[in-house]
Amino acid sequence: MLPFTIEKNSQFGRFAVATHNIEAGSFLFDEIPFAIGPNIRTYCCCLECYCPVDGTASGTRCENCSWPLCNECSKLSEFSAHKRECEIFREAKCKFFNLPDANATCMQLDCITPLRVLLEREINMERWKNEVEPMEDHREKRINSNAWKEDQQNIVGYLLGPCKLGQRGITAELIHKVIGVLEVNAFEAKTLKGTFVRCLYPRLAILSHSCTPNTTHAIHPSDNYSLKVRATVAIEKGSQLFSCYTYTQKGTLDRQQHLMEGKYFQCHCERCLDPTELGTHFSSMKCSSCLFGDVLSSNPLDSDANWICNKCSQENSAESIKEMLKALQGEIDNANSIEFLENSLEEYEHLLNPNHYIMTSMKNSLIDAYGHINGYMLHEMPDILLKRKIELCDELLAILDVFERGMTRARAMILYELHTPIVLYAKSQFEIGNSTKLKYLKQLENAREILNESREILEWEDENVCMIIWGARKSQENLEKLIASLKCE
Ligand SMILES: C[S@@+](CC[C@H](N)C(=O)[O-])C[C@H]1O[C@@H](n2cnc3c(N)ncnc32)[C@H](O)[C@@H]1O
Repeated sequence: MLPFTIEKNSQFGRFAVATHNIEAGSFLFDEIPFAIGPNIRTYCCCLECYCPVDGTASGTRCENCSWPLCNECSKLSEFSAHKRECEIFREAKCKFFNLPDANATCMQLDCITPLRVLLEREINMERWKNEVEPMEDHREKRINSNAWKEDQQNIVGYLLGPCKLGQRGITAELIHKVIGVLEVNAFEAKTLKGTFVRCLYPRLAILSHSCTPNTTHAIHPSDNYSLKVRATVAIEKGSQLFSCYTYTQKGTLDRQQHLMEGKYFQCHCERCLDPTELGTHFSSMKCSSCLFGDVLSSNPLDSDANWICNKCSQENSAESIKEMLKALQGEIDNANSIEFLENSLEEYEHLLNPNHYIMTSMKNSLIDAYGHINGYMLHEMPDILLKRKIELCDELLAILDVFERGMTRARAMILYELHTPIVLYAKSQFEIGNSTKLKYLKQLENAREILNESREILEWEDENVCMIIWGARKSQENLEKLIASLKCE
């Protein structure tokens, strides 16, 4: 039985409410996708496995219908993902038009995922009626947009014209409904080849959005893209279940823009309404007038609202703030070394709050770099750099504890990055006589706890995609051995 009931109101449309108290980490439900297919405005990809393929005349094609397949998939005796559309294209003699150059966006593939939804509807009418038809498509907001006109020409016109879907009772209105449902509800998934597709999970899509969600989901491409949803924190009976449709590690202005452009609504969650983003100061700038105040938006839901210093009340126009952020972001987009990132962090301290999302993304890049690039591999790092990596992880975790609370993938990744420098630093300090055996053991046990927490969360992922699970398992084995041998000495 599902752990939620579906309710409806004018703010959220349909939404999910917990039927009982739910513990952090509890499994909530699983689901198989109604349809999977290429993203919109994508590169040319294989219609069976989604790896990139050459869209020009020299690329491999399906010998039945001429649409793109990779070398490997073109030799299959039977298709899975590509099977039904292949029949449609072959019967209607709809050929794929080769792209002029290999890097061109392949607009022809925009019709594939809607077509797969329409074909699944024909053989699974009950699921369509119960689960997909009630989904939000924001027709009234999309109908006057340029995207609607492009879709009309590129997808609706193509499916009803050359593909002759009208003969199957499919109408323009139905195709636009499917395009809207996909746009508003589909989730992105990583394939076994490391590329991205969009999947329609009608049950997951009932959950409303929050910028501090209380659930997480893991998609398993090696198990036909099955999905598992879990609670990341304890959820009380009667509370709403939330997923996140955007990136929690973006600032409010960017999140709002992403949600409005992609999902057609303004988020009014506690975090979005609070200019300090729940006390983190994730979007706060430093005041150039008094030099010590934080400059905050006077209305985070209005991207044109002035920004005001919380100490000296100096006002800044939204435009000047946006320009400055764009310039700083542009500088760090070109960051190519640890030295550059460390220097930029120091330089920007006068302009941005240390927790600002630009600062945080630089810290994230440093965590990724320390221990993983030449000259900075963990075994080469002196104690001072091991300590630096520990400090960066701690700072990031403090932010994630607000935005990605509890058992979340983002926390698991940082916890994983944190455990090794703790072990190496403790070992080094013990070996040079700066620490006792008891203290060393305690530090190792702390690292073990951190790693266990990380591994427990990572085990929810598909181990064929999330390779870090293997590293976490191996590390745990090694750490257990080290602790046991130390206890025996
Ligand atoms: C994936 S659907 C969620 C299910 C949808 N409410 C329904 O009835 O089918 C996304 C849409 O739900 C609404 N929605 C989801 N989260 C919301 C939120 N936090 N605030 C306002 N509307 C929200 C928006 O209309 C959004 O485009």
